[in-house]
Amino acid sequence: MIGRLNHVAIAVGDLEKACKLYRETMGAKVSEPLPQPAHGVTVVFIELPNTKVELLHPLGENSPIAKFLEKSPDGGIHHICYEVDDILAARDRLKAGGARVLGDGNPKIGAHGKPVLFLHPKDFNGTLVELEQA
Ligand SMILES: CC[C@@H](C(=O)O)C(=O)SCCNC(=O)CCNC(=O)[C@H](O)C(C)(C)COP(=O)(O)OP(=O)(O)OC[C@H]1O[C@@H](n2cnc3c(N)ncnc32)[C@H](O)[C@@H]1OP(=O)(O)O
Ligand SMILES: [Co+2]
Repeated sequence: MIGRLNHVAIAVGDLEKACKLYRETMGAKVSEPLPQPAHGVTVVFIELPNTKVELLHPLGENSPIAKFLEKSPDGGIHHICYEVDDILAARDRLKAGGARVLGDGNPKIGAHGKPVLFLHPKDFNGTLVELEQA
């Protein structure tokens, strides 16, 4: 069921500084910041040859990454995203296996224009998992 690694997301407190680090020091291709109000984050994409890194910065008052950054002000790996061929079938299979799907359980359109869902980190070895429809 689980497919390609779509991205690894890193929450950052200082987006400009993190972009500069990846663009100038690491020599990566770094996008412009893209506000995602439906997700409470601003996202920057870093294109790698085999996958992507997403830099996340809180947007608005109820950002889902606010508490994470309070606990880790220097930032840190926030989630990993796997592609699945059929997100509703994947959701139902994971739920049947006891995993908790976050939010209202229905996919939202993510930063890449495709449906996404999140799974509780306590059910995946302490790692927040995002699923994206391939
Ligand atoms: C840009 C759009 C999209 C894309 O297309 O790529 C995105 O990536 S959007 C990214 C941001 N959106 C989300 O993260 C949505 C899903 N997240 C949530 O619903 C919540 O953040 C959460 C995972 C339920 C956490 O809620 P929160 O209120 O922040 O914290 P809690 O206190 O309830 O946490 C409970 C427990 O879990 C631990 N935790 C929290 N976040 C993480 C994490 N990212 N990785 C690992 N563990 C995490 C937290 O430390 C608590 O543990 P204990 O202290 O042991 O209880
Ligand atoms: Co993501």
